[in-house]
Amino acid sequence: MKTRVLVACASKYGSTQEVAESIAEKLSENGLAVDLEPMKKVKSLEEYSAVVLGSPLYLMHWHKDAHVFLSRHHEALTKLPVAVFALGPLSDEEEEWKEVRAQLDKELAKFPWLRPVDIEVFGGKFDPHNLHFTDNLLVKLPASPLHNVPASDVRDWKAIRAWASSLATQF
Ligand SMILES: Cc1cc2nc3c(=O)[nH]c(=O)nc-3n(C[C@H](O)[C@H](O)[C@H](O)COP(=O)(O)O)c2cc1C
Repeated sequence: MKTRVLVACASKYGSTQEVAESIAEKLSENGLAVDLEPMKKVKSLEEYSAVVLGSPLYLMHWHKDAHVFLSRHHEALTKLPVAVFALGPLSDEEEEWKEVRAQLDKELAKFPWLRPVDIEVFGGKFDPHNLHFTDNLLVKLPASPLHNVPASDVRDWKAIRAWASSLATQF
């Protein structure tokens, strides 16, 4: 039977959604049948043989949809190969990347039954001029780590596509 992969993502401003689209496209190019869905729309994992989960980090936590998804599909996910990616770092600074990976590992530790076949962090996208009301208030606080941080988009499309190709060989 042909491998059917679900790429499920959570996204507030669309940057993780775009990464998920690129991963889905690459998996498809590698000969896999792929569905791309927002996590909150997924009702069942019955027809899938592998899952890719992508979520941004906000305030050191996964998007809430990722928590809901993992709790809702706990049983099915223990029987499938699952790859996980998170978006977060907004610069090329090594320290920031290490910190974001630690944030992701802490979130994953809340789901000890989940044994991802692969875990990856990708750079994120940030636009201080296009934030929802509460995020806008947050980043305006002088104590916020995002206070006065300029707009950036450090998504590395080459690395994203390479990761997707490596998953295709694992699924
Ligand atoms: C209010 C706010 C808080 C954020 N907090 C974190 C964080 O704690 N850790 C992190 O790695 N990235 C953080 N980010 C960066 C986002 O993860 C990044 O912008 C990501 O690309 C957003 O994904 P989305 O466009 O799919 O929502 C934050 C961004 C905003 C706007």
